[in-house]
Amino acid sequence: MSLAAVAQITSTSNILKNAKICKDLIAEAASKGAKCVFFPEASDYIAHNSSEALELSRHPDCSAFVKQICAEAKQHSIYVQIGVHEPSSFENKLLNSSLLIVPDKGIVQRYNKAHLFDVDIANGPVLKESNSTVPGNAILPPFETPLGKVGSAICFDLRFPEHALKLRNMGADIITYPSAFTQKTGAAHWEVLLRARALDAQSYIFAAAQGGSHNEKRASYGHAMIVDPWGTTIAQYSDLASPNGLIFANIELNLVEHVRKFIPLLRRNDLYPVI
Ligand SMILES: O=C(O)CNC(=O)[C@H](CS)NC(=O)CCC(=O)C(=O)O
Repeated sequence: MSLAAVAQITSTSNILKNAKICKDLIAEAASKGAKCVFFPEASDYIAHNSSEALELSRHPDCSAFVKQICAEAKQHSIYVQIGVHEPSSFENKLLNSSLLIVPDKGIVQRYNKAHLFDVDIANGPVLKESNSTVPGNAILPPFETPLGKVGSAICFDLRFPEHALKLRNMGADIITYPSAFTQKTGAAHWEVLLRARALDAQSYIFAAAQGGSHNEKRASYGHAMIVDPWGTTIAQYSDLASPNGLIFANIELNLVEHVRKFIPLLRRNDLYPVI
């Protein structure tokens, strides 16, 4: 049994302030005995517009933000997963990435968001992530951590059960959805999607979240969550808490094994494709 910490933060376009918030939470997670701490999508910054987002992006190998996070992870001997923007090989386009940082090794995995959020909702948000971002082209093998094998997805990937099933089939015990959900879609869909993915994949789900107001034009739903493989929400960030903080849960890999044994989900691949 090991302790996991999942963060909720309110990133702005001030990278240094965002780094300070994350570093303080890394220190707090470690001091409370967590083995790994998980941060949301776009922890490095949430920009006012896509040109500012492009301007602020740095390759992880030369990002002051990432350097500080790696140093803090090392100092406190704690694994860190964190969402950042990185430049892509396409002109004027970013990658939306989730980095896995191991205390003594630095960045060991960089997952790039595969499904981009292009929506136009009546009386709701209009967001075209593909204006500024290119999609990633790979689902990466789950990475061994002190909590179990962690499979990476990001935010809007949550709406694609195939992605979660693929990660489970690749060996994931835990699937992570670092997110910045909109308030409208979050209120309607966030918890039910996370619990559904836990049940589909019979895995723990960690959903670190951006919450609150980033700037005058943009706010996120928050409600960072940890769901167990039985579909129970075992931790959820409270709206009443401060803008930046942590939720914790003890992770028991036995539960993953038991749920998969109690309810075997044997596929009918004569009726639909293997994922
Ligand atoms: O813009 C950045 O810098 C970081 N990226 C995001 O916040 C992304 C793209 S706009 N947000 C989502 O995917 C929300 C998904 C969502 O809300 C849903 O599926 O309902």
